[in-house]
Amino acid sequence: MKIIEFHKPVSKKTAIAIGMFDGVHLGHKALISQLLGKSDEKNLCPVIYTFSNHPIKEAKRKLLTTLNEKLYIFEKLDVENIYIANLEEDLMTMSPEEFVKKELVKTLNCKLVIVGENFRFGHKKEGNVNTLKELGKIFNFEVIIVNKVLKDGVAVSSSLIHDLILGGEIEEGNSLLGHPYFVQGIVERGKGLGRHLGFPTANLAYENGNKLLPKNGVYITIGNYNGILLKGVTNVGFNPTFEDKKNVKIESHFLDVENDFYGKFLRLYFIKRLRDEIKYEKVQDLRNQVMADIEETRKFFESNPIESIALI
Ligand SMILES: Cc1cc2nc3c(=O)[nH]c(=O)nc-3n(C[C@H](O)[C@H](O)[C@H](O)COP(=O)(O)O)c2cc1C
Ligand SMILES: Nc1ncnc2c1ncn2[C@@H]1O[C@H](COP(=O)(O)OP(=O)(O)OP(=O)(O)O)[C@@H](O)[C@H]1O
Repeated sequence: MKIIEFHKPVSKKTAIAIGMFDGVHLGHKALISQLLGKSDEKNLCPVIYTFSNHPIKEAKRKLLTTLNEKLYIFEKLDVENIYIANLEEDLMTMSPEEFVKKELVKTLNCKLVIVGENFRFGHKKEGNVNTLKELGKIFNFEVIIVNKVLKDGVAVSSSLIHDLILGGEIEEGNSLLGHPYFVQGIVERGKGLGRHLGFPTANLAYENGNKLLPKNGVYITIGNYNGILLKGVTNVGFNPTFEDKKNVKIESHFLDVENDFYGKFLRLYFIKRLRDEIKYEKVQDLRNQVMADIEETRKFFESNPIESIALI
């Protein structure tokens, strides 16, 4: 996969899909699949046009994917070229026509643009799919509009998935994403209490303060460490039995592994929510509950073998 630098002109004729692509959900995937299919058919170079940051939405809500996570998903979907525009520059004040002329035509040599029916662009989102079609006639590129992907009659959207994951409805969120929600980062050292209690844990230092974490609680998870899949049970929360921390911690116990993951990169997929996080009076009660969580997780993976669960 190649990252095309912002402003760097492309000489090949391109097909472009544009958007924030937060989460890279089923709607985005439909768009990407059209992008790849049509580029092949028309002998164009497929490019995803996305943004490095999201000043407006960032203020409103947390993001489903960091830029690195998005790039990982694009790579998995076999997208060859990603153009990352910086929204802080004059991009935000460009009119729809300026954006098309400067970015799509002059810089990216575009012959085909693929967007969803709700696509808006340019200063104050003045442009829509009709504006884009009109500009296509002037600047000689084709426009394909992809119908909204619906699930149970509702349009799949990043904000809907955000609310589901924030509410702990991980399975519903995952079904709209088309892959399990994940968090990635480096495993850091905890206090070692878990090991002492009989369940060693890997503490994940996740990538970005603006990343949405699933609602506090205990989840069945799958760890991907260097391509090796690990059966996990994970607590997202403050560990109230021991401390009332301000920062949310992500702590996983992986079944049937002895490895030390400190300092290693780990991607953690959230599969199923088991329960809320509980403040226990006695440490022994916490220990018993975690042992029960581990048993429940073991049973889950007996009926749902890890290899049968589609990840990304
Ligand atoms: C599966 C699992 C469930 C947990 N559930 C709770 C809980 O309900 N309440 C709580 O205070 N801590 C919970 N924890 C967090 C433990 O308190 C924490 O892992 C332990 O204190 C070890 O912390 P350390 O890695 O910093 O040593 C849970 C941890 C795991 C792995
Ligand atoms: N459910 C969907 N079905 C088809 N295309 C979609 C869907 N949701 C978004 N798209 C399209 O995907 C591209 C990227 O969307 P982007 O993430 O920028 O904005 P969006 O429409 O606000 O999506 P969301 O509401 O999910 O955040 C756009 O062209 C958009 O129209």
